[in-house]
Amino acid sequence: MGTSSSFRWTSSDTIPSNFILPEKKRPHLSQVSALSSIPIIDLKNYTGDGDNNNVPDSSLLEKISHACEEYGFFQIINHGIPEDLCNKMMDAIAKLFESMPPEERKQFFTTDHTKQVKLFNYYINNDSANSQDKVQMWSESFSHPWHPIDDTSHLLPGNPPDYREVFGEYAKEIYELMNKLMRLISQGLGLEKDCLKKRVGENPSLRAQANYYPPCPEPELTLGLNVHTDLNALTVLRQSPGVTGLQVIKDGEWVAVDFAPNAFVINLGDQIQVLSNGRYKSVHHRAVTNKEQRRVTLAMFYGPNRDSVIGPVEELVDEHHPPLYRNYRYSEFQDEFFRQVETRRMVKEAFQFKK
Ligand SMILES: O=C(O)CCC(=O)C(=O)O
Ligand SMILES: [Fe+2]
Repeated sequence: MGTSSSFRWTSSDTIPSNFILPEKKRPHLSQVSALSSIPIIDLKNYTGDGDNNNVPDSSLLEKISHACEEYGFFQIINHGIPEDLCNKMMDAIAKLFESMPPEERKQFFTTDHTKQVKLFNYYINNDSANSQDKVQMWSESFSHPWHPIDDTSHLLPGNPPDYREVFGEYAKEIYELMNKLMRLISQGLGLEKDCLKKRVGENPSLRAQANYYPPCPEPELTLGLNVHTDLNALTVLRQSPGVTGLQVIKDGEWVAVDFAPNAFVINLGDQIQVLSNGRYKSVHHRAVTNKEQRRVTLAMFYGPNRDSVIGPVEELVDEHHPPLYRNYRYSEFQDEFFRQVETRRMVKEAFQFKK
């Protein structure tokens, strides 16, 4: 493999063979349910509940709890983060992928997953018995650490300059939002509002992943991102205005996440599923491509650090709800994740007690 991306956005009306998935891994777009999407939750009357003891509106907690149990996903609106800032962030990401100078591209492009800052492509195994071939996903991703206070801008590319500038501001806002969401999710489980945050631990691991999906002439033959669950605790995803592509599994069927103006898509990662002893779900999802418009997304991940010990919260375990998972150090979980990379990942299952 070369040192820079081999991905050439094609202008032809067919896709190169290295992007073509075996039949059973294709998206089968006509089978995606058009009838439902994920819940949209309005945070308009929620003040954040930071330092006081106000309990949020019970109907808000019910909605959050229902979404977390049934979907593992929801969208939020009226979250207080300025739309203008989010649009600037999405524009900077598009520019980053579209006009990164070749020498910078070379500097960041890697196949080494341990790199802190990396531009990379996803691949999945082809599954054909006699082949080691991998199929490339129709996307490119750029991943790096983030922090609400510490300046991480020196790690980021200098082009476009607004990526560094806007990202710092965006990261602060997202951290506040994540704190609110972690409180709501804890309270939704009937726990103290700080419980989940404490369990995820001090010095959480914070990573950002920008995804770029160019228009694709044959969306039925490929995927933007393969089926996966997020291994962290909580993900806050922003998508470029008006372009859909994210799909989640609900009752065994693929459901498309509708575009909602100025909304964030929130999803629970594997660690919340384990901490909640299986009550809240980390749900399989994927990104599909479309013929007309490029799509840009930014996933902000919040998870434990490698030393945090994760396991079902004791208050959620009783004789009717025996612990489903053993306690583990998050480093074990990450190592298992990387062992399973490029396959359909079953990471948390490796920490599950046998029935
Ligand atoms: O781009 C999307 O819609 C999904 C991104 C995602 O699932 C991820 O980065 O983990
Ligand atoms: Fe994801």
